[in-house]
Amino acid sequence: MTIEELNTKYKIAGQLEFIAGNGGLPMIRVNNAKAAALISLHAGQVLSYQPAGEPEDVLFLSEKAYYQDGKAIKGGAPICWPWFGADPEGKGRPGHGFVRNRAWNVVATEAMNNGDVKVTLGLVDTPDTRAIWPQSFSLLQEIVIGATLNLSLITRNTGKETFSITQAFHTYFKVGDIARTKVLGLEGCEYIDKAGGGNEQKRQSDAVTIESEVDRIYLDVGNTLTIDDSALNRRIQITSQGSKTAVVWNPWEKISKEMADLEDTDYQRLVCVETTNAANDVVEVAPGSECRLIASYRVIRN
Ligand SMILES: O=P(O)(O)OC[C@H]1O[C@@H](O)[C@H](O)[C@@H](O)[C@@H]1O
Repeated sequence: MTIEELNTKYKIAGQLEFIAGNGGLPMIRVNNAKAAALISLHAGQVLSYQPAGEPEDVLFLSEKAYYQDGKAIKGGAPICWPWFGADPEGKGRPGHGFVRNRAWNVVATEAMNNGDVKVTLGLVDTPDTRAIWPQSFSLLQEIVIGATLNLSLITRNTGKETFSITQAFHTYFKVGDIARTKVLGLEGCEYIDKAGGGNEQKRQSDAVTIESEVDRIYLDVGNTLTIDDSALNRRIQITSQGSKTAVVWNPWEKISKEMADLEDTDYQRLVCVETTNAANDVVEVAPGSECRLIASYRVIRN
């Protein structure tokens, strides 16, 4: 559909409109009394979210991000699905699955009674997806924009056999200064330390601080994590459902320099705290059934 057709069908006057965004990609701009947000239909990805009255975006979005069919957008809240990380079957298929680099469909937009705006995006299997992953599915993402950002990823198995998935909201949060940032709520958890290509299991004794590359899958996590950002005088509270693992990732200096879609110093301004089903947290979806992964983000002023 063209931008004009999308606006004719789904625009909400004074609150939500479709625009041609970076790279000419269709995007949804939400701006109402509660919050502003930007959502790309390519990758089905929230790129920006700023509650009303907040001076800064909650999300980090790279100035050097790609906006191209077939490529992922570096920043915001990418969706990793139907696998998190490397191809689980080692067949050389793309890392983090295949839905973060293709166009999603608009299913519905809605102005809710409480003043929030809800956007539902979707994807179903096609010959192209079945050539990568031979399953029949319907994937929906419900994005509710208000004083809190709520993301729900709903996987339905529309085929005849059970399939297994891992998945993530691979969300990039903006921080004022990584040296003054802590991630709270993981104290006492075991984690798989993937930094530098490792795979060792360790235990988190204290709050997570970041002073070098961090790439960890935390196991058996609770449902509330907090990013404490003393440079921006705020905390971001992350609540989740349907997830027993969480990933904390910061590329640090060397990897930032190696990634063409990050500025060399971007590691100082971002932290990924990802709501996941990763590692041993594999979800089985039986024919005709569905699973939900939910993450909510809220800013608390210090
Ligand atoms: O650059 P990408 O493909 O978005 O991945 C970024 C990072 O994503 C994290 O989730 C992974 O744990 C890291 O290993 C990975 O490097």
